[in-house]
This record gives sequence, C-alpha cells and structure tokens, in this order.
Amino acid sequence: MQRFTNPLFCALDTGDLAQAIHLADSLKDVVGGFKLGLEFFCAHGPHGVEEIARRDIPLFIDLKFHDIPNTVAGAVRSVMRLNPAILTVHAAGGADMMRAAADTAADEASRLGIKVPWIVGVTVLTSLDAGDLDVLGIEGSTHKVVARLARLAEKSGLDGVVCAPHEISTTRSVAGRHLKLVVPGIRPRGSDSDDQKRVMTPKEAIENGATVIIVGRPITRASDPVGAARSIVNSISDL
Ligand SMILES: O=c1ccn([C@@H]2O[C@H](COP(=O)(O)O)[C@@H](O)[C@H]2O)c(=O)[nH]1
Repeated sequence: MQRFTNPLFCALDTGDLAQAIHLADSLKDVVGGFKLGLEFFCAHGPHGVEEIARRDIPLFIDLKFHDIPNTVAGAVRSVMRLNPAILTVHAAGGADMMRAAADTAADEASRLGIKVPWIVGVTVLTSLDAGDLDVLGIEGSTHKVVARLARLAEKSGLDGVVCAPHEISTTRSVAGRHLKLVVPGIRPRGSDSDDQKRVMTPKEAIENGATVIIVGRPITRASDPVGAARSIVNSISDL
C-alpha cells in the first residue's frame, strides 16, 4: 500500500513538456508528489509520464476513467506500466466498473512486482456547485451526493475518493477511517478560485481530515512556484 509523508501533490497541468520538467525539477524536494492529468497526458502520453517519473517521486496519474468495466479494466492494465501511486475513475461509472479497476490494478501490480496504487473515485467535481447538480438533474446537496458515491466506492473496493474540502467531514462520517480522501479545490487565502466553486485553504482541508491535497495553479502560475509550495507546506507542517 502506498504511503506519503508529505500530503501536498502539485498538479502539473500543462501541454508544454519543458515547462513541466522545469517545474518538476524545482518542486521535487518540496512537494510529496506530482499529479499528471488529462492536459499533460493528452499532450505527452506515457513518454511524458516517464520523463517526470525519473525524479523518483510518487505520481498521481489522474485520467478519471469513466467507461464500461471491460474498457476501464483495459485502461488500468495499460497505465499500470507507468507505476502510478494513485489512479482515478469516476464513481458515477458504477460498482462493477470500480470493482474491475481495483481488481485489475491489484493483479497487475502483483504481476509487475510493484506497489498497488490507490484507486480513488471522483465523486462531485470541485468545479460544480448545488446549482450545477440541479441543472444536471441530480437530486440532493453536494454533501448527499458525495456521501452516496463515497459509500458506493468503498463498497466496490476502492481505496479512496476525490471530494471537495467541504465534504470531508460528511465523507468521514459515512465511510471507514481507512478511506483515503484526495482533495482538490485548494486555494491559499487571497488566491483566485479560477474555475473551482468549492474551495478551502490547505490548512482547513488538512484540519478537516484530507489525506492528500492537490494544488495546481496557485503553485504553477505563481511568480515563485517553489516559494508558493513552501508556504503551503509550512502552513500544514505542524497540524
Ligand atoms: O473534482 C476535481 C477533480 C480533479 N481536479 C483536478 O485537480 C487539479 C486542481 O488544479 P487547480 O489548478 O489547483 O485548480 C486539476 O488538475 C484538476 O483536474 C479538480 O480540480 N477537481
């Protein structure tokens, strides 16, 4: 099972590989890991992931798989060659799909002789609020929907969920203590929310019980990314 001493993962959301490598080299001794998502993967593919992996730091490969069980199992099997520490699927893909992802990751890890990654289910994206759920025809508050999906993810064998800082307490109250809470929507005080609608500071998220916090733009777009990352680490270091 994966363990991280530093809960801060920096999202390297860029289509520019040289910029991602520069950020990775500057930040590797400050953050606990890097998150490589859709923008990075669509631009640079597995080769780009291998470039970042040379720094020997945990990688969260955030491709948010959402398809039928057989297709998701195949995608997990393929991405396991990159030795991810964390992988994502959409919890809304259903119990069978989540079970297929978890089982395939365990089988592949054993076959390849690597650690089993955390498979975490995305609940309600942090860019959505109650009004957006209403428009989508999803009944209930973000708390209710996140709680429902978190319970399903746990029952389906996932290691954790992705949720906003606001739903950490609700999720903890309905799920086992071991469930990992991977939390984006993190904004240091005074920073722009950008397209995120459910945000909290790093300190609030960790105090509420986040296992891992994900921070992208407040670090990568700062005039001093290393200083921005250090300031986040300092704000949570004695919690
Ligand atoms: O609900 C979700 C799920 C994933 N993300 C990802 O986290 C980072 C956040 O980046 P910021 O620049 O700090 O906003 C980004 O890669 C998203 O794809 C999320 O924000 N919310």
